[in-house]
Amino acid sequence: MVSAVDRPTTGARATTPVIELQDVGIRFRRNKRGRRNFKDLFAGRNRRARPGEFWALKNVSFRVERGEAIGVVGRNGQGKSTLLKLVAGVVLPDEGTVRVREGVAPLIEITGGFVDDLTVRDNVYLTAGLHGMTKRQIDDRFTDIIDFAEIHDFLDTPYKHLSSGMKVRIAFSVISRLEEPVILVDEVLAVGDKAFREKCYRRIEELLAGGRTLFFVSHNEKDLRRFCRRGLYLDKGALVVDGPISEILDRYNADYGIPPKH
Ligand SMILES: Nc1ncnc2c1ncn2[C@@H]1O[C@H](COP(=O)(O)OP(=O)(O)OP(=O)(O)O)[C@@H](O)[C@H]1O
Repeated sequence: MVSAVDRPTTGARATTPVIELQDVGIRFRRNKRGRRNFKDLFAGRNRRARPGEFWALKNVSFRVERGEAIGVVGRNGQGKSTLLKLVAGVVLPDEGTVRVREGVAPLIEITGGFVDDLTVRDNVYLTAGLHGMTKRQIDDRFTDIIDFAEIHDFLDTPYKHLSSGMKVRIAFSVISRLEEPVILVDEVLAVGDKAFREKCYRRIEELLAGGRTLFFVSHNEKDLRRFCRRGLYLDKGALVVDGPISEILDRYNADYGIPPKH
């Protein structure tokens, strides 16, 4: 999935996009556990829909250049997290193509991909190791990671025994210390307390200043405007508008904003 970014010498597009989705569709089943059975894997893309199936995303196409910060906007259940999971490679599309040309650091679920029964310490080594860091590199950053998360007393506690806020602290701390050029942040930060959230937001600003690419899902307008210049507005599984974040928020508010009091 990871390869060098080509640099064309001429033309309107200065770079090959870091992320490129073309006509992407993904369907889920409402009434069953799991998405597909083994037979479905060989049934091809044109198999008929089963009862209860619906398209969580359909005909979604966009390109993202390196260093862009993109806010993903939409009501609950409109496919925002699913979009991030597609970019992270955690789920595969049923239609279309997802190309991600650089490594991805995802903070898309409260667990951050951490293993419940492992201690905080072991989870830090496991997650950072899976993202290509050597033991030596992790040793060097370990104190920083724990200092940022402020969970010194819980290094040998199984991850499952941390509070929700503490889980997010350590997950963000690790994810934001990875070298991956693309960062995905779902709404999980909302669980952190105010002071910690602000610390995370400053860290995100530093990462953006360093040229990282960001996908940021939030229901908070102020936060979206703070980080993102571009927005994607998802509604009923479709990408309704792709444009400057202020236009996206205006359109979203016009469609679903709180009506004025009479
Ligand atoms: N693994 C799955 N199996 C079945 N349905 C799923 C699965 N994952 C997501 N869905 C459904 O897909 C739709 C989109 O979900 P998604 O989590 O992407 O929405 P969202 O926009 O992130 O919502 P929210 O703002 O509430 O977090 C929802 O109807 C959800 O119930």
